[in-house]
Amino acid sequence: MSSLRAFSAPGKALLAGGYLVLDPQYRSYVVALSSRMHCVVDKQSDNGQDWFTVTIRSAQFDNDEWKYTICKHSSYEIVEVNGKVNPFAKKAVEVLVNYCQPDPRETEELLLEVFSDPGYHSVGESTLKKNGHKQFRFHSSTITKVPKTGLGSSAGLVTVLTTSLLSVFQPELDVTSPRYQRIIHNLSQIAHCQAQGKVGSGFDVAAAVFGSIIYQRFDPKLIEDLPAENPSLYSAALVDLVDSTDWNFTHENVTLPPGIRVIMGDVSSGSETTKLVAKVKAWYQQNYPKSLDVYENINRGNLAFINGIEKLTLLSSNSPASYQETLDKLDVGADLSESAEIDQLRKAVIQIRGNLQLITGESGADIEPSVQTELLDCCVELNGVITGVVPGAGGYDAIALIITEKADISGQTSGKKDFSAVTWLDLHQENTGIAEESPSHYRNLQ
Ligand SMILES: Nc1ncnc2c1ncn2[C@@H]1O[C@H](COP(=O)(O)OP(=O)(O)OP(=O)(O)O)[C@@H](O)[C@H]1O
Ligand SMILES: C[C@@](O)(CCOP(=O)(O)O)CC(=O)O
Repeated sequence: MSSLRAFSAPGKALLAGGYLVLDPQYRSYVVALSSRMHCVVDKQSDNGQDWFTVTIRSAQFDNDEWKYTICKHSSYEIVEVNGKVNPFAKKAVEVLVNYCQPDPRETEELLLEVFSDPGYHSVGESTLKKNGHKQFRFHSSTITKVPKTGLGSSAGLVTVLTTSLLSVFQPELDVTSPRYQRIIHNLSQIAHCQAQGKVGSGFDVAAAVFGSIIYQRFDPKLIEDLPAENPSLYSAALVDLVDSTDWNFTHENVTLPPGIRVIMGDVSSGSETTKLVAKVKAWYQQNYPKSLDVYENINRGNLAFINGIEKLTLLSSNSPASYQETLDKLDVGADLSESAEIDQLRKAVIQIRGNLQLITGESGADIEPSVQTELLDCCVELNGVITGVVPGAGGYDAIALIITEKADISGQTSGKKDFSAVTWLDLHQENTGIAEESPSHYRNLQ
């Protein structure tokens, strides 16, 4: 017997709040993107044994596959049968199984097929396969060898695997229900945090579940305090943390003002967030309290950025004509120093970038390396561009520009030396977080 369901979750760009968001006191602004991670889950027949298997297949990456056997003695044991490593996949399975506590003798074999939209990875030599509904790029290398663009593939992966597995053990699951969103969020955060070595703020997982948000993190101790080394207590503590604990974090839905969109430019490199975070943390400790001043300066810039976006949205509804005039001026590259909102946004980003450049120089963490500074400085001169940042941890991940709907960035940059390193990704901001999909939309990709 076969029973299919499918889910997808968006990628993200952290437009304001990088590094500071690791501390619960600071607010950040995250946009969810149209590039999404997908999973189709299929239940196959029960094998009649006292264990069951969860197979996670990622055909786009040289037919990658991870096959976990799950058995239960005093606690759950999860083993990858071929010794293949994918910490995010394994933790998603481990956390979910400990939460749902299935009886392995009564659980069917599960197959989870993962698909990731083209934006997550550099195009390279990949082949595009499509059907009438979806299109995905197929690469000839394993997932860890394909350069990523930094859209949060691991957070999307954990979120769709968690949702898909939860739908097997709780078939009534409805991803539009706030209760289920909270459960999916909490489970995915725990799995992602454990797999990532407890480094991240969780903004990427929160965006994968809730969509575009102003995010302030939960107290990291919530996850750190789980009795991971004590299997007999782990499942109960996990259930309590997921179902009955107030995580006390902010995920306030936001949307960009009308007529404004985000575009991202891949520089075919990618960055290792964990290494950057380690360097910035070391710099922060060594330079305290001057580092606190730098953070406070960045935070003022972040808050001015968030407020500037809100003001533009207000202007669009209170004075549509003058708002349209502002967009029109942006499109022709006219002087906008008279526009208080655009001026505020641009100054906020200059303040943020200046301080991130300072940390880059002092910490050795390539947050805004000089090639990215040069690229961004060229980008902000283009018609239709409001401003641009290295999102998130920065480095060589894709850059993000905030532009007008009409701006023709490809046209203005094509064939120009200053932009030769950048490939504009085919994506846009989209507010939707976790969503249910139709399993048939993933069949017959050619
Ligand atoms: N399509 C996929 N199939 C299987 N595993 C995936 C897939 N996409 C991502 N992963 C897992 O996530 C890992 C990449 O996670 P990582 O946190 O380094 O990157 P990211 O989340 O895309 O980027 P960033 O953290 O910069 O936003 C991969 O090595 C793999 O373990
Ligand atoms: C540096 C940090 O604040 C942002 C990381 O962003 P990204 O995953 O590289 O897009 C870390 C985090 O918040 O998880």
